[in-house]
Amino acid sequence: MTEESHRSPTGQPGADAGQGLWQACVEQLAQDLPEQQFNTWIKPLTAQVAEDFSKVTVLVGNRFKLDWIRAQYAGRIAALLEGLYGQSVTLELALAQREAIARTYVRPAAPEQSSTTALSEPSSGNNDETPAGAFRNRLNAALTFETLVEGTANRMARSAAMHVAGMPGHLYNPLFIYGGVGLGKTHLMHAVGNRLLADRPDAKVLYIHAEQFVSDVVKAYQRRTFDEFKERYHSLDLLLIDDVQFFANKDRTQEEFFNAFEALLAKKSHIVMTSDTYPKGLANIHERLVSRFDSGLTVAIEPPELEMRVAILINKARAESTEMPEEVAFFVAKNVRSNVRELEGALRKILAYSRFNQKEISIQLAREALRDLLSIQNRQISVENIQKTVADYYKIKVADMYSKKRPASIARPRQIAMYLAKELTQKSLPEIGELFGGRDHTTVLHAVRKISGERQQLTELNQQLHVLEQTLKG
Ligand SMILES: Nc1ncnc2c1ncn2[C@@H]1O[C@H](COP(=O)(O)OP(=O)(O)OP(=O)(O)O)[C@@H](O)[C@H]1O
Repeated sequence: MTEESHRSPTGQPGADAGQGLWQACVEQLAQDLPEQQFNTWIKPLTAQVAEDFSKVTVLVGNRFKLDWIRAQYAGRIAALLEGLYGQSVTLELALAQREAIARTYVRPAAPEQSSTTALSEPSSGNNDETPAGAFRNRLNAALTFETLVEGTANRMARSAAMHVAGMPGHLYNPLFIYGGVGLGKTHLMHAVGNRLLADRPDAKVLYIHAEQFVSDVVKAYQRRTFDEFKERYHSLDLLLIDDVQFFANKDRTQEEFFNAFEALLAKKSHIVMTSDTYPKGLANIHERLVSRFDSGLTVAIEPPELEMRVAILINKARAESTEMPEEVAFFVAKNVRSNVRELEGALRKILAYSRFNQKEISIQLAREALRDLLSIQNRQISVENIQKTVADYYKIKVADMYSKKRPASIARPRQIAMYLAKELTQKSLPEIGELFGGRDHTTVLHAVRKISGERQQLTELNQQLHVLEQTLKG
């Protein structure tokens, strides 16, 4: 295919390690990107890795995809490869056709002009474009009670959820689970749905994120299909609805949800909800809905304690067919404290690093694999420092970080600073809100979600954030 497709003479580092590097990169992208994006754009890719790892040639199915990947993902892929390899890697994109024409260097130079070949649509095998009907219950079969580690932090929530799964429509209806990001709320919900379906395969179960519900309401409104909408939601046996704080300020949605809620409870169907705060802490949601939310059982999930973090790491490594020595799990658990999603990220880095370097997992290896993360903690980046750096970068006044001014030229850098404060410090959402002129934690959460979502789409923003992060980490 290309002239760089070397064979390793004596296996140093060799084709397998080269593919290991690419695999590690793909695995990281699988975690970082929304599933649909990953399946559509990244999964079909293959790569050739030069023997000395200096160059990775990613092969793409057609011209359209090549342009898209170059624009949307190439910078990120290159950065990941460099992060994993620890040295500069040149990334090339090439068509996966015999001629391998139109190679495009994306690093270090700016993207070249694409060739003049006519654009073609991506091949039709994009699963993500399958009609919504194909994902009827939207449950992830991997998220079960069996894969959820129990600890003090989630014991109450877990046992209430198991109770609901075993006897829906009885006690604890609705079940309202709240807690910070990445603590296993979504996992628990899916576990309820999966357990119920295992016992009663004919049960009508739906998992839905609150934002999707909002968009279903909007669609029903535009297309005047409220009958179908009602038929769909009011006929469920179990409704699992995630992150209901997203209903804030959406009056029409709240009304429809209220109707669905009443209909479901009347026919003894069960409702499980999650949120980032307890019902009375929800902002801009109608009182009658808030009191309904609180009318069953409300339970919190807390950040996992040390022993639980150790158990989670060991279990997750085992699920990847790897034994993580307890002392290493302890080292990681001591250093990664905030939530389970971050623990998973740390574990992934360690596994990738160990595979790629073909070394046993040890504390030393974990320290190397997590060097960025550990240095962040050691340097103790402060919110004030972030505000100052971001204000300088976007040429606004530091005082605008606390002000109530709303023009986009100010509001956006402020959101970026909030996002970085969440990412780079151990501060909670309310604490960050307080440091940004006494803003509500939901404002901070909104900013964090917005910027992290946009970061995956907008190359320019991603680069700016990268620069800011590097500056702050020193
Ligand atoms: N107790 C646990 N045992 C095993 N895995 C867990 C546990 N808690 C969380 N996880 C895993 O951590 C990741 C994050 O959990 P989840 O998505 O459920 O968090 P969340 O509380 O819904 O967060 P968010 O509010 O950000 O959506 C998932 O991959 C989940 O499987």
